Amino acid sequence: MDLTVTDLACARGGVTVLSRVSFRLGAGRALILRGPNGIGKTTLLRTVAGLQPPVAGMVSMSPEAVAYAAHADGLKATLTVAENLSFWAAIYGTTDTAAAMARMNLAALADRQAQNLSAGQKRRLGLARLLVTGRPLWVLDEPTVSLDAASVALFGAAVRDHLAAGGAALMATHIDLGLDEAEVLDLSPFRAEAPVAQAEDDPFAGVTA
Ligand SMILES: Nc1ncnc2c1ncn2[C@@H]1O[C@H](COP(=O)(O)OP(=O)(O)OP(=O)(O)O)[C@@H](O)[C@H]1O
Repeated sequence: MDLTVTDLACARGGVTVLSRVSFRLGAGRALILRGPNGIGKTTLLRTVAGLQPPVAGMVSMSPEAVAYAAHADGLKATLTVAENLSFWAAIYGTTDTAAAMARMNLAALADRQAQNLSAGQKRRLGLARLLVTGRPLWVLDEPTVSLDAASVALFGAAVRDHLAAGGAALMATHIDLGLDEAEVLDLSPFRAEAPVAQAEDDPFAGVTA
């Protein structure tokens, strides 16, 4: 497990928001992205996860090695908690859904349909999905939204176990997960320059006196 990001530029809605981002993330390590709202944390995470191509630069790991948890939990509303986990486990070719359920304190809710879970319970189920992926790099976008303090601690412990098992985590979070292994990368210096007007938008482009 070794993620190397080199001179990465990434865009949202056709506008480059970050450029020349480089970092390395090895086994057992976590990296927390920081920066003001709108700087491009989600955009960078999506690019590392392979959900959108980079504008420039390189991401060393294949998307096949990444488990991505976005703002949306991606639950199947009419499937139960246990069925949701079995569904994902089948997709990722793993089997241990019981351990994932226990880890995120979902065992008592195993037979409840996802649509009938509270917001925090849905979040716990969305995060339990990470545990059945068997993938080494967790890419997490504000994973603690809707979680109470006890659930934040539960998830922090799950991330620590993942790191201890040789995994790694790249995340945007404003909440302290209590990870001693975590480093912080402030994205502010990597804000892309304001986009240059395209020639077709400029009536005087190419006009010389
Ligand atoms: N679909 C879109 N089309 C155009 N611009 C977008 C789109 N989605 C996001 N943006 C813009 O891209 C920029 C980066 O957004 P992004 O969501 O990556 O920031 P962020 O750092 O994760 O923000 P936050 O901390 O608020 O979650 C923002 O200025 C945002 O307004």
